[in-house]
Amino acid sequence: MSLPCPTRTPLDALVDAVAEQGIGVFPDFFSTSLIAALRDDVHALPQHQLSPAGIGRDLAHQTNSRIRTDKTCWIDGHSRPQQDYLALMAEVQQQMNRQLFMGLQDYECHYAQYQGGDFYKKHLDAFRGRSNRRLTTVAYLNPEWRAQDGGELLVYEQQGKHPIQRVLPRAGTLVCFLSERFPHEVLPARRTRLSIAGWFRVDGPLG
Ligand SMILES: O=C(O)CCC(=O)C(=O)O
Ligand SMILES: [Fe+2]
Repeated sequence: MSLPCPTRTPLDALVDAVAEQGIGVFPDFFSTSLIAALRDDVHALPQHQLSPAGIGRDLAHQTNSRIRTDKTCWIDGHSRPQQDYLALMAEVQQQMNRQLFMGLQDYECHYAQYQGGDFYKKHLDAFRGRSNRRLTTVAYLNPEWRAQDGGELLVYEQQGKHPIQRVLPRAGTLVCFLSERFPHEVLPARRTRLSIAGWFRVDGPLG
């Protein structure tokens, strides 16, 4: 029997979930104040900076509104909330590397805005041997999200028909999973749905 260890932090719980299941879902990973600041940060963006999201690798980057209809804006750390978010992800990266030897070298992330009706069909974030993305993070910024608002993230096993996780995009929740392992989709949202999707990468000839 293993007893809970009082010195394990929320970050350690995240590392354990990735080590044991390949995926972790943490409803209160982020503080209310950071989430509120990030939400204000998105709202302060000029609308033209949110552009139709693309699919595929960088060189074959294209938009395909049959697959996804959200709008995105890359996070570059130009504001305090972005810096705070990136600092937290740097800690995640450090712990994944220390405890699981994942060799993560880099993190890229963007805001994503789904308007009512927007969706992202079932996909993998990375195909084995064809991408440098190793670990996906999704952080949600939506207070008071109800089941009837839709926009659930459904996560599947490789050949699975039934989701192993259904996640409402509620403020403060972090989802983290191995990018090559879990197909997932975003069901149509019925109101504006804000998130930050991010990927830890390894260096190499691909990507
Ligand atoms: O927003 C989500 O729940 C997931 C988004 C996603 O799958 C992606 O951007 O690759
Ligand atoms: Fe994805």
